[in-house]
Amino acid sequence: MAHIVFDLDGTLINSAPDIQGVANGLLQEAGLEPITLDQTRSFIGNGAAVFVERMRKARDVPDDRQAEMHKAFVAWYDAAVTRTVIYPGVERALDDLASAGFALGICTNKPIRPCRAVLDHFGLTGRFATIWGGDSLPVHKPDPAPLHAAYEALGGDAPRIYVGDSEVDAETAQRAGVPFLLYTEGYRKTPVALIPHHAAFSDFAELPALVAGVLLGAE
Ligand SMILES: O=C(O)COP(=O)(O)O
Ligand SMILES: [Mg+2]
Repeated sequence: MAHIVFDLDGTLINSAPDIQGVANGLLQEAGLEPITLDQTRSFIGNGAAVFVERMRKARDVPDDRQAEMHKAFVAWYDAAVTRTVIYPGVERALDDLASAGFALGICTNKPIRPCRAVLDHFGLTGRFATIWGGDSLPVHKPDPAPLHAAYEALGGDAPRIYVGDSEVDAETAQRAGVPFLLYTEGYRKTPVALIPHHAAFSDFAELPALVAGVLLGAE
């Protein structure tokens, strides 16, 4: 049976409204204008430090505020679960894959504490045998190390699949040498055709068949 690892933000959950809330709380404290939801979506994907950097640049906040703003951002981030939603069909797809015997994991650039907080909030934690956040290792995606670590934690010598929504995820999968399934409704900035992927999907109901397709191709 294969090991399937998922990205989190923009793949299983639409967390941008909560992340926007954290960002705008910080900006408000600093007396600055808020950022839009579109800006928020475009800043997600490379981890919290890069998010804060992009947010600062959008509001001309000098570089010497990075450490302090990053710290405050991460401190507020744990509680940012109230406006987040699970994408339609995710739970059903996870159930189907689990009952078909697949081992499931998470590899996200979201820091591990808010990652676990939001999975707990939705009662999803138990569905994943291993969970890797953006600060679980000294490096994060697109470095393939956390993705490799996730598969190793799932154990055994099984086919591997990564499911994500972004350019960063595609690069991570490519560097890890694993087939990539692209969820098209998340936070990508590039047309689907320009993101390397094995297959793309816009509805989680399609996922079990796509997984089966990857495995047939791998035989
Ligand atoms: O950039 C982040 O913080 C999280 O993004 P990811 O879950 O899509 O990796
Ligand atoms: Mg993502």
